[in-house]
Amino acid sequence: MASNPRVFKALEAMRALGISDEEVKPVLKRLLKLYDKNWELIEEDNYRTLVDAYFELKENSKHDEGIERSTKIPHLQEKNDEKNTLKISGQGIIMEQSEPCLSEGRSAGSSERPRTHFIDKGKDPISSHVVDRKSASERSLSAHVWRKNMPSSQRNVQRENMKSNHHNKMLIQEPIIIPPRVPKRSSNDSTPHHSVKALASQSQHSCDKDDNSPGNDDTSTGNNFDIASSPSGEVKILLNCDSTLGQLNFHTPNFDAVLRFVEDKYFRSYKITGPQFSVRKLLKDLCESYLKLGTDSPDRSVVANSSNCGINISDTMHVSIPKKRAIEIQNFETYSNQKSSASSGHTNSYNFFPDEMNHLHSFHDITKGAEKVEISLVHEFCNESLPKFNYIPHNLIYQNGNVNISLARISDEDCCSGCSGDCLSSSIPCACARETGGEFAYTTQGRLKGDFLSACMSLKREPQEHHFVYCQDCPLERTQNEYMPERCKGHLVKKFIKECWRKCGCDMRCGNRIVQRGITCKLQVFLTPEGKGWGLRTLEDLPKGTFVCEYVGEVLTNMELYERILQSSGNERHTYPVTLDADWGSEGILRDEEALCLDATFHGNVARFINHRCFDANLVDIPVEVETPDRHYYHIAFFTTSKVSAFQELTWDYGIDFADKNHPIKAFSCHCGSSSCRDMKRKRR
Ligand SMILES: C[S@@+](CC[C@H](N)C(=O)[O-])C[C@H]1O[C@@H](n2cnc3c(N)ncnc32)[C@H](O)[C@@H]1O
Repeated sequence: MASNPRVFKALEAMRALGISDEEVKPVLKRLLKLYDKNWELIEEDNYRTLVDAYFELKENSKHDEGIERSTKIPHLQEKNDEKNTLKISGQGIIMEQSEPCLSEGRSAGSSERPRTHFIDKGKDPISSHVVDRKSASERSLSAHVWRKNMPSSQRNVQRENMKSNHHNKMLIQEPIIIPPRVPKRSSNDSTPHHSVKALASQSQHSCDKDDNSPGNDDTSTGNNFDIASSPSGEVKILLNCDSTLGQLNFHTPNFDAVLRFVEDKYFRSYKITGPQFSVRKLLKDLCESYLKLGTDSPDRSVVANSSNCGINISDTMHVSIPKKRAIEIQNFETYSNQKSSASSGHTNSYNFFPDEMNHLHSFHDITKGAEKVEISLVHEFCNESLPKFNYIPHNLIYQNGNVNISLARISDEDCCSGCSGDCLSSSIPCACARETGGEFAYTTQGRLKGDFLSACMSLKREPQEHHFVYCQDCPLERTQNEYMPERCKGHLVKKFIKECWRKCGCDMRCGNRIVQRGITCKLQVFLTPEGKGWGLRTLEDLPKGTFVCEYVGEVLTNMELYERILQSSGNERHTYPVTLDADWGSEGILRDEEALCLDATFHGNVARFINHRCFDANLVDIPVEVETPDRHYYHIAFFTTSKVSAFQELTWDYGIDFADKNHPIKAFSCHCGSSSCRDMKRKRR
């Protein structure tokens, strides 16, 4: 086969992914047969179809034991009687494969790319779906990473839960289940679809199968959709995939993959979607509109006239959203919840079958389990390679940085040893609050107080000359020119928060310990459409003053950073150092080992993805003293400056002078989009 240069190239591409020629050849052979030697389809997108087919074959050979085999021709196979239920609930989106029930058959789907089904002389069928816009190599790589990151114990817990909950079919409140595959039943099996029944019995009103409804524009496949709500406030969208063509080799697709597939299709075919278009958002909007019209609309007839449309006992997708939590639909939240639920032993957990995750190549926890919450990464727009860095949840000293953390250094004024319980509940501010400026910076809800936040923001946004201090011998200038350093350009004196710590008498739940407890918000790393590289966004609404995360990296001396910069190629697209200079001016001459910075280039946390925004950023960086009163070293914590809505990008003002070539963060061409963007060069362009 390899005498053909196209074959050779295909094998070479697959070898680059670590897949041997022997494994690839049979897949390629079958693809060629199926596509009638149409190489373009196979070569497209860096052999995406081939890679998909390869992984599907692998998966199916694991999965499909017990599923009856077929020798029928592709696309005209026996009716499939597996039921597949997609649910969106307030806590995420999952796919449920229900127990076997009567099937009307299944559509072959209408993708632009042929959906590939192999039947090879009684061998298990495999199918190939085009599911997202990433290159094959990226998806393979990230799938690998995801599997590696998922502890085997967790996988086992999931499998166990799946088995034990196999017959549980109630929507929303029940544990969400992805049961193991079951052998098919015959098409005349009339076992009803339990979840459909449950919904039908609760249904207060639902809309008729209207030919004008979005789900009904393809009458040839009999697709339709219903919305129903219950008096308890659930809203459920049912997408009835009432197909005419069954597929024996149908396997439950991953819901995220389905969403991406649709997005991709719309994007490529119709170009009607903006880069932010998401089916998930569309479904969310639909539910919210339904709720709004149901509760606000003066036109009650809209509701009153609709009747229960009689739900198909067929392949049904359920998109169900509890009323109160409809706005919380979030990418990949399911997996995030699952970890905490599994570890806490809660039964109401979302269980992903790990093998169902094959298509979620961009889905994994970048923290490697280091944070209390999992943080996923998605790339939706192009083939940007995954960021290479080592996730650390706390700062680590690289080498020479003098961070003197010792109990002896913490004097009685620097801690509240006489306190107990929660310092915020005391009528007199404790010693730690006095260090913050006489008052606690936090409210009892764990947010930053309005006054404190305003003061920090105005200092950052409109600093006056008297807010700057000037070093006698500035470490920044010294590194540039040891013998004839230039005059210090000034360092902004910032307001510090002092948190209680180990020598304090209060307990860990004290309200004056926010930053040290770590990240609790639901966050996601994503590829920004504006060309800023990766960015960070919230997956939930964040009230003003919420602690998001701290900037974590290696603690370097200013000199070490300078040496790193000299040694680097200079071609790095992104840079990640932040100077810890909030207290530099208070000492005449700062020793090199005390002039510190944080560099998150090689080791860092999620904050390394937060992009810059001139002036109106939604995060503000605030220095926080925790372990040592010595303010050469402190934490940089990010708090929201206003209410931030779910899916909004999180940004902070790096404070860079775009004209200053010596700033540790190399001035980039700013794409912040702010009307007050300080990058004059870009503005002029
Ligand atoms: C701390 S990193 C932020 C994460 C980075 N976008 C990434 O992909 O890893 C800082 C780098 O992000 C890019 N960046 C941040 N904000 C930007 C903006 N407003 N416009 C353009 N590039 C930006 C610059 O390359 C900068 O050096």
